[in-house]
Amino acid sequence: MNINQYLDSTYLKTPEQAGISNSDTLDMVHKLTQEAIDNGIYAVMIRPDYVRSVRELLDEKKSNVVLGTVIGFPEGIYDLNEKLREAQKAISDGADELDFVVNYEAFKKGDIDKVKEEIETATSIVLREGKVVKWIIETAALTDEQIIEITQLIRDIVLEKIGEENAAKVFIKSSTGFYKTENDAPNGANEHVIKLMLENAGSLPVKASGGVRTTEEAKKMIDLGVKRIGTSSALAIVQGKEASGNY
Ligand SMILES: O=C[C@H](O)COP(=O)(O)O
Repeated sequence: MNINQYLDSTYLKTPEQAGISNSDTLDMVHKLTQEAIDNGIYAVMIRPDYVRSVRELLDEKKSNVVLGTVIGFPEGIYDLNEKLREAQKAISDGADELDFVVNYEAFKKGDIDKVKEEIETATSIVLREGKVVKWIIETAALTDEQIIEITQLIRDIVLEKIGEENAAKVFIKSSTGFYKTENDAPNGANEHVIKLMLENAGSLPVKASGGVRTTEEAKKMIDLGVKRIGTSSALAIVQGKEASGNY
C-alpha cells in the first residue's frame, strides 16, 4: 500500500485564522506543495485564492501533483450561483479537483430540492470541464440517519442523472476539519461515520478527512475502503511521525 498516493495534503486556514499575513500564507502553501512534490503525495488542497500561484509552481517544477481547492468552504451555505462562480474561477486558475461543501444546513431543514439542484448542476459542470468533484457532507453536523440519507442522495443523483460511468470522479467526503462541535468533540473522520458512508455510497469513492493525524489512522481508513484521505498532517503520515496537524 502506497499511502502517499491516497493523500490530499491540505492547508485551508485563512490568514486571519492562522494569524499570519497573506504573503506568509502563500509561503505556507508553497511549502506544502514542495513537500508534496518531494514526497510523492497525490494532491495538495488549498483555498481558491492560492490556486493560480500553486498551478504556476507545479508547472514550473513539471510536477504531476494534483491541485485541489475548496468551494463554499467551510459552511456550504453560499447559494448555487456563488458556488459556481467560485468553481469556474478555480478551474480557470488551474484547479484539477474541486471539493464543494454541500449546503448541509438546507439539507437539515428539509430543503432537499435545493440540495439536489446544487449537487446535480455543480457536478455536471465540473465533470464537463474534465475535473474531479467531491461533496463534503460535514458528518459532525449530522445524525447517523442524516449521514446515510445525504450519502444516498449524492449517490442516486450521480448514478441516475450524471451517469455511472462518471461515478469514480465524484467523491463523497466526510468533513471540512473546521466544524466546531460542543466541548471540542471530535469533528472529523472516524471509523463509524466512514463505514456509514462506504455502506451507502454505492460505486462512488469516499474521501476521509478531518482529524486523520497518524500513519496508523490513515492505514485504517484505507483498509476500510476509502479512496482518498484529506489531512493537514500528510507529511507526518508519510514520515511515520505522530502529528497534531502540521498545518
Ligand atoms: O479537507 C481536509 C481537512 O481540512 C483536513 O482536516 P484536518 O486539518 O483535521 O486534517
